[in-house]
Amino acid sequence: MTTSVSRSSNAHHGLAAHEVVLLLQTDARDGLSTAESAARLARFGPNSLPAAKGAGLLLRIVSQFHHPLIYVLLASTAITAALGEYVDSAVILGVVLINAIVGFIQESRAEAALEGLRSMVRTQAMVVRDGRQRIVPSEDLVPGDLVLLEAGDKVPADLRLIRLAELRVNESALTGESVPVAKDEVVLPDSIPVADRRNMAYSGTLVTTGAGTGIVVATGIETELGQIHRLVGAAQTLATPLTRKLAEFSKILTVGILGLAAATFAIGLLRGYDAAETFTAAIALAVGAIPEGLPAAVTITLAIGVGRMARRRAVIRRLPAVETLGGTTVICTDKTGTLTENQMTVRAVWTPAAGYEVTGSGYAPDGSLRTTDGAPASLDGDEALRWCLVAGAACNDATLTSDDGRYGILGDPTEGAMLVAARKAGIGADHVSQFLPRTATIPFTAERGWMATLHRSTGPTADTHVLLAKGAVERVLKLCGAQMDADGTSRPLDNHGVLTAAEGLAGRGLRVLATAVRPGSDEFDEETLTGSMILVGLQAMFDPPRPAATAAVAACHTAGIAVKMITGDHAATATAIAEQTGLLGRGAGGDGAVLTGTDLAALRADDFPDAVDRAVVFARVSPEQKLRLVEALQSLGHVVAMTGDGVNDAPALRQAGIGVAMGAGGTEVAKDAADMVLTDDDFATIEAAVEEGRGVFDNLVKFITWTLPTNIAEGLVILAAIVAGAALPILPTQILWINMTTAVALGLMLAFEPKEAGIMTRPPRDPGQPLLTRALMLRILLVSALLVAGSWWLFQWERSSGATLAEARTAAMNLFVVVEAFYLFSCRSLTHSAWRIGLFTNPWVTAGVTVQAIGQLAITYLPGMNTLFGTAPIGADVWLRILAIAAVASLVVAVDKRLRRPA
Ligand SMILES: Nc1ncnc2c1ncn2[C@@H]1O[C@H](COP(=O)(O)OP(=O)(O)OP(=O)(O)O)[C@@H](O)[C@H]1O
Repeated sequence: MTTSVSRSSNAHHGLAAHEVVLLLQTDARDGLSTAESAARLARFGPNSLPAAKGAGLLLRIVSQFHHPLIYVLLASTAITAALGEYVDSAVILGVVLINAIVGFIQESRAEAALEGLRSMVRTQAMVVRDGRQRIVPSEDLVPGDLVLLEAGDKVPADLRLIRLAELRVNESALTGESVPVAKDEVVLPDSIPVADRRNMAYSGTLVTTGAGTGIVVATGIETELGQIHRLVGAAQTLATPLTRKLAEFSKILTVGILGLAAATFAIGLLRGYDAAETFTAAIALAVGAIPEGLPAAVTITLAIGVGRMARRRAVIRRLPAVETLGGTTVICTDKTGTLTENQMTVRAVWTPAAGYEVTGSGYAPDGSLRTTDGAPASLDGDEALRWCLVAGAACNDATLTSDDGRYGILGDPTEGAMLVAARKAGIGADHVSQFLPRTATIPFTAERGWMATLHRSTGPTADTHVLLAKGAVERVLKLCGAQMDADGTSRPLDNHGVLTAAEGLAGRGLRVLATAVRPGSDEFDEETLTGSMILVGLQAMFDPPRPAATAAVAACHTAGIAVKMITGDHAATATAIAEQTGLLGRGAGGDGAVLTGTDLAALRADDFPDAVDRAVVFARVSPEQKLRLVEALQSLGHVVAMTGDGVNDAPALRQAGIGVAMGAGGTEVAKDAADMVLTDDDFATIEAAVEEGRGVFDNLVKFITWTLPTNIAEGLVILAAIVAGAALPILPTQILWINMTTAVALGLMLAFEPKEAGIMTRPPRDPGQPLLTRALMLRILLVSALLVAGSWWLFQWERSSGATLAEARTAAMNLFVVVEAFYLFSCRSLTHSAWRIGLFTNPWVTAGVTVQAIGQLAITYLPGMNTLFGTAPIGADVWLRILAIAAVASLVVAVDKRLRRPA
């Protein structure tokens, strides 16, 4: 039956909607059947893009050779071969090849890790199949599926739109144009074909407002996005500000070192040395001084950090975020769902006549309404109470679900809570749909602050209309001109009385919503509502703080990170929750100020940043103000992490150093704009990610501090030999051996270093601070000097005690490696001694040192290796001297560390 259905078409926009329905053999109301969708899935394959193959295998291998250092090495291979030094030439070429292979494998693994992470943030789509709405993974969509879109969704496939309401789509993913495109009103079945594709919604674009329904016309690689993907190969960049800075640094370094090598060559020639030998020395200098392992080590350290964060439920979407996270100075967080569970339960109801308490917890409708003196509440005794509960239940899009007696909700928890409260008083959803069928809706938006619905009231005598509204208290009060008494009559609104009652409830940490009704009229537009409604009551709901949030907030404070709450909720509710979670009160930073959106709007531009910096709670804040808050904090030099879940939060998320979106509760638009997605929506996860970020940054600094002394010392030893006119203490091939093997077997192990104990008790890194502090720079120079002096002295000692050139060089080469291995243990902590953190607490380091030791024995004692690398076996006494020098060097480093340790 599906023979005429194809997976792709770029002509559907030119067809009328009913033609598309026919062509794709689907149903514009009931969608496909489950069996048919399964058959099509088997036939067309999943709706996903093939994993990025990047630039193609060959090109990626070739690109490993595209590096100034490799050019130098390749040139050396050619020249040494021309000079007849075939063994040296082969070794250098071998090293180049091994380096390329290692680089290629590492890069592929890092890319695969990032690719894998992306699948953790899966997108879902709302489809109609068998006439029923259901949520399916976007990969399962097939041509012909009927997909429902709403604001915040990412369009999951190419859709021919058949029904829509004010749908606007941001197509910047496809066109680069960031202004949302309005989609035409196209109604089944008599739509007019539209030539300019405004009746299409394309995969990967984002719905910013409105809603719509469309039929899938293309999936996977056949979508417009897929076509682009096919063209450009969707390369995921592994570059971050740090790797870019390092790449630039190593380019400048390479040029500088080449200059120095040329000068060395010139000095040698002027002094009349053998040209071939001098050339070899110049190459040794170049090869030794360039830190070739650095870029790969940085990428790998970052990739390992990404993996660690994912295990703690923070998925990094952009690699630079790993780096930035460690430097976070301010976290701006939502309240609902992040600091709290987003598990709402109505605890109290207030009407103009009386106050009520609601018993029971969670979404189970077990519980009842009681008056303040404990008597059961009677709906007949208070008409306002009845209407308050009816408005809560009917002006509502959530549904209560029950699975084996376990209750849950589908939809917004705030609305779920109101459904449950009504049920506890005997007002069920079926009751509402039977007696008050809904005819129109003005949906809730954060800007509007309320929601209204129009209902037909099917009374015993005649049908009338009832308008119901619910929302933020101040906003609903604006709609009201009167309030309802217990007997159902209305009297003038007591604005002050209602606000005082709301304050009282909010002060208990409850989220308060007002409810209002207007009987008898079917006029339903936003303007005419104002002042025409009757306030019937308030419902106040409790949302328990997350158990881990309080500890996480305290940990942030100890780590010198300010935590600010930004919420759309009432100031009193926000303040109470801030107190319960430790944002406000003892140990908290700032002066504890609470600012509302209105306060922010009234601030002078000059005062804005400082006021924002001092305040801790921002209540009734609009999404636009979130953006201003981020900008203000950044103008003071802060590194800001900001959470958001709505469509309108996207600009703030993009602006923030770290935009954090919610995996479970957030919209696709927010996730798309974010650098990091929390799979559990929990504040504690942000704190964990910051902690990991600090760990990653530390490990990068540790690697750099470890690797640079070797390079500097190798360069200096060669330079000294040429200037002094002495024999080279180490040969270029030996230098290559040291650099390549130690970077992989020793240095990389630092990427696995666990976080240090005090990582969250020190203040955040100053964003302007250079990578290496003065103390670390001095340590690097100190170790370099120790290496130069030690190897020079050892080489001369061996020579003077009768060793051959090869033996003396083997001694010097081994000294470099042994000192590096000892120094590796010191670099495991930048401030504490190796003993203090426990010598063998990182098994990777222990294993790496063992592997390196075997390698050193091989290069020293295996005849084949001796020929290749110009080495020779050495005696036990030489090893003793090597170990003694390494021990002395370690002692000097330990003393330096102790003396410089911050008090
Ligand atoms: N479904 C709804 N219908 C009507 N009004 C609502 C609804 N949900 C929330 N409100 C009202 O709007 C106010 C702001 O809600 P909103 O959902 O924008 O808060 P929020 O910004 O998500 O909270 P937070 O930032 O703490 O997560 C609430 O205090 C409530 O009074």
